[in-house]
Amino acid sequence: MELKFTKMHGLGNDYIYINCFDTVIESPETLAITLSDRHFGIGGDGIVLIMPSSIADAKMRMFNLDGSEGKMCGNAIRCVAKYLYDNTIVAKEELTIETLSGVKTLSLYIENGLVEKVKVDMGKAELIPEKIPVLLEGESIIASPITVGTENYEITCVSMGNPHCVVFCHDVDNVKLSAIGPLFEHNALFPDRINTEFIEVVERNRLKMRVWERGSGETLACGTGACASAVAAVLNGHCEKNSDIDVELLGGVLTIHYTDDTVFMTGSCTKVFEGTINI
Ligand SMILES: N[C@H](CCC[C@H](N)C(=O)O)C(=O)O
Repeated sequence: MELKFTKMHGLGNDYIYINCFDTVIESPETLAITLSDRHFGIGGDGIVLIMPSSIADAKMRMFNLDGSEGKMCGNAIRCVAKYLYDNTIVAKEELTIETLSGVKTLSLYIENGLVEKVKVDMGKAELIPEKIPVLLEGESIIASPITVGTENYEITCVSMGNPHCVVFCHDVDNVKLSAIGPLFEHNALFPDRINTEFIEVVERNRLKMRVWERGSGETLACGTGACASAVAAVLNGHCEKNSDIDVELLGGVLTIHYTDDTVFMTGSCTKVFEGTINI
């Protein structure tokens, strides 16, 4: 079977996008593993299915490179909006996309008829206190102590529809992520596994972040992770609520705006190439 695909990325967090308005993918889990392989496949952090929806302009399902399904993906949803608008499937500058974490609303920034940047209403952030005793002191959360491997860390766990463990550190460039990332991902505290973000506070309202993603390993960017990190930074007193927080990732910068009602994420979305592959 010849399969058409579009390769896109959000700040280097790259996925293989498949238009499923007229195509049914029988086993997306297996396909994600096959197509994501950077030597024997197309190469990517996973795949994204763009599907019709009865409650939104379209539906997104995303699968990590290990075949596990993510309930939300911030970088991918911006690219899905780009795909829908640029291919005149949805001719609107504000559209909705159904995900496993609810329907999200997106505002498109268009240049020369193509979507260059998208602002996403990511919905409310939720603390994951049932896993980690969250210590409250006045208005701020004191990150909770945890030992992983042989090291002690202070973590704040936040859900953006998918789970994140935010770890504050002083020198994020030198975190041995390939060694410590899997110890967090597969930690007994997180039976569904977890996405782990290591955050360095550069200045008030500017963070530097690296991420070990559940199901994909280290990626160049993580949209939901950047949101979770900004929320954790506000709760721990490092950043201001109701103002722009720039999160510097390996692949570029995402701007997060955390309010009492929701979290907004703004960032670019890029099409690399289209192709067909026999599966
Ligand atoms: N690995 C994540 C899904 C992808 C999230 C990330 N790529 C983003 O941009 O939000 C999970 O299993 O929850």
